[in-house]
Amino acid sequence: MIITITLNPAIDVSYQSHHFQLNKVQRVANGSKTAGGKGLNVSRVLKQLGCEPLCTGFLGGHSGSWIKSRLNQEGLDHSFIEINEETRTCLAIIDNQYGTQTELLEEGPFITIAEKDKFLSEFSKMLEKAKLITASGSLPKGIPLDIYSEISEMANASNVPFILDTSGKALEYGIQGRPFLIKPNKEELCQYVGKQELTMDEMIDAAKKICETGVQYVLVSLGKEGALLVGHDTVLLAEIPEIPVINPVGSGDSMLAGMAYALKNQYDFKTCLKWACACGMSNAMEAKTGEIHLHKVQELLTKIDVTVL
Ligand SMILES: Nc1ncnc2c1ncn2[C@@H]1O[C@H](COP(=O)(O)OP(=O)(O)O)[C@@H](O)[C@H]1O
Ligand SMILES: O=P(O)(O)OC[C@H]1O[C@](O)(COP(=O)(O)O)[C@@H](O)[C@@H]1O
Repeated sequence: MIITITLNPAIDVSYQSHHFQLNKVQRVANGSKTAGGKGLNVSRVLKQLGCEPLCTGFLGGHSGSWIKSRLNQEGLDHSFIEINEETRTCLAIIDNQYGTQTELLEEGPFITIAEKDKFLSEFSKMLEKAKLITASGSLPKGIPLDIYSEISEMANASNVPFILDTSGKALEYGIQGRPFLIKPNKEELCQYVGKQELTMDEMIDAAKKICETGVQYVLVSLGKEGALLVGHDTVLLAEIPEIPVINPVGSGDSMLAGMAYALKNQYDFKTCLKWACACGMSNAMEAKTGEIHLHKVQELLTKIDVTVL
């Protein structure tokens, strides 16, 4: 079973706006509302790929109940720790005319030490059934910065591959627990190395340095430019065709789901990278966050070129 961890879930609200302008009143069609936060997008896409993930993390208040009822409707298995405070809402405004994507991500609720300890204790029980674990997203308040490192060490001790998609300090600390794979996008990798920009060679160097610390693979997602997969003795570049983009929010999560699915099926790394890109692309072609279509993924797989660098 794949376990997906979302420590900071969110109700994701996404609006399509034309000529989005600051400081103006704008009327829009009703937004699409999904059970989100990166890990829940990963879970939804895994389900669309035919997997039965178990979703865990923290949920609270009315938003938490709404998310649970959505997960039930979608047939997603879940086991969340109930918290005192309210689960957050995140907002995305997509303007396909201007080609902009504006996101307002709430920081999320406060998690008490008792709630955190309960999560770790439940997680250690779930670990016994896990074949692969993904953890995605920011940390809610009160959670120690090294929690992903602790989770990774627990997974490593049980020989279960751990995949991490986070940013900033949570990534910096998380890497110390030696996850099997991390998925920064280019901006997150730049932030990690403290640079404004990175060339392709510099990205490969940065990823290799991360691998020297004990991480086995670094998957760098590059939006419409495709992706890089770097390991100790592997550098693969995926080049992708142009596609009609509707809503790219959640493409990173869909990519992670594609990678987890392909790894679980023990595909070779070139094929894994293709599945990861195809799922990210398929999501970008839909209005809903964290939605793919298998027939489109299969068609996209034939159009992605992977080269060994
Ligand atoms: N505009 C786009 N055109 C084509 N593919 C895209 C686009 N945006 C995302 N993707 C696909 O989704 C993957 C992840 O997207 P990316 O934007 O890099 O991640 P994140 O959402 O984490 O920033 C990319 O590697 C690519 O395969
Ligand atoms: O946990 P974070 O880092 O605050 O991010 C949460 C947001 O990220 C998203 O999952 C989108 O992420 P990606 O576009 O990187 O896949 C939103 O759905 C969500 O609201």
